Amino acid sequence: MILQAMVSRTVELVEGKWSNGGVFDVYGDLNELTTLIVASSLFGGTRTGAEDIAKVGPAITAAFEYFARRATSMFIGSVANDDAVPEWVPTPDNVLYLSSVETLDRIVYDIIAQRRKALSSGLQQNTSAKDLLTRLLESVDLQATDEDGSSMDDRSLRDELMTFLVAGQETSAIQLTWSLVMLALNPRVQSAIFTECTHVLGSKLPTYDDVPKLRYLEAFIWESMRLQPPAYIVGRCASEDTTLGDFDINAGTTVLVSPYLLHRDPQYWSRARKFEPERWLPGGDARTHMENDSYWPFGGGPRSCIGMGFAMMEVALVLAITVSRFEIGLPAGASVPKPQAMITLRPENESQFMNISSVIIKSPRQPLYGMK
Ligand code: HEM
Repeated sequence: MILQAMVSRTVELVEGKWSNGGVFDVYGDLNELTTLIVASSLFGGTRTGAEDIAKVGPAITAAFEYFARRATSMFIGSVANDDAVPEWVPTPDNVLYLSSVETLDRIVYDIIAQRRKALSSGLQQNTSAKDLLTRLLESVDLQATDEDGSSMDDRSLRDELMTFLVAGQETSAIQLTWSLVMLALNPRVQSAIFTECTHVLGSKLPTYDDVPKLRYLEAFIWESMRLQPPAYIVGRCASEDTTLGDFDINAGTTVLVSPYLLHRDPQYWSRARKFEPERWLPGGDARTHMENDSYWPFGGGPRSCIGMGFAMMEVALVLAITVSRFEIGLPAGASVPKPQAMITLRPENESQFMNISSVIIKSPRQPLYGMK
């Protein structure tokens, strides 16, 4: 069900809005796409209105921007700082943030209510089509209880779903956007991926079994994530007093690790600033970095990204379909897109002069899949 959602939603975008080529705000479009995909796997069995889904991406973006502003503002202080202006004070920022959370809450609570009703009236999803919400509800009904013996309430369900929604939507959209930028900046690489996709897929849509055969595409994704990791900072809180190199760290201190800096450090990486997907191919030296912790796009240790497999599959499928269909370039006169460090590392805001989210999807290469 998840793979089917990834493919069919991508085809809708590629053969719909993008079909005739042009300049697009790809960051916006990919945000919508990844929202649809992650929503399908979380609660795809519920009839979620298109209007509601369209509100999810912007609400998440607004909430992330809010946290980034709070975390970086000298005046307000850090989110964890006791001096921070409390959320209930009706500053414009707080009002926008609270209304975004309210939007997300309304959508998620509605879906939980609908699903509880459907399950209690005997409507079941077949096993292969079960989304995460059904699995959570069924595990609750069958055996799962909290340590104190109580079953999972709507608030806990909402928290689980919201974590996946927020963690899985924007990161993937950003990764896809940077991938398109990297393709635009590296025509030789783009052409190699196109050739590989043509060879492996012919004119059919990619399946689960095709993805491992797209070796160069995978190498390209790892390399894009090396130079532009969507999660450019990962935090850890010291549970006890410890030392780190020359530093004493007290219990309760938050330590920030930056995959962005780590991935560009010449101490660990040869030709650190060069974009070279080939380093990830057999014979290249990059894969050792996954073992020695100098490559952290999905974090590390027991709290590393639980959605890594999902994300790698999603990014590979979306790119395979897109590259098979279009040639990607920057709009005429556009300068090289710059990263904007918010909670995630996304392309600069589209309201700024250079809309770096726009990538020309030009000269459709071939109508695929019998859709056009
Ligand atoms: C390219 C896309 C993605 C990137 C770059 C990414 C990156 C990350 C990173 C760096 C972390 C923190 C890990 C740590 O602290 O060590 C994380 C956590 C998490 N991610 Fe992802 N992620 C992506 C996609 C997804 C997707 C698609 C999902 C779900 C469908 C997801 C679900 C989660 C969850 C639930 C956590 C929290 C895990 C925990 O705290 O135990 N992520 N992700």
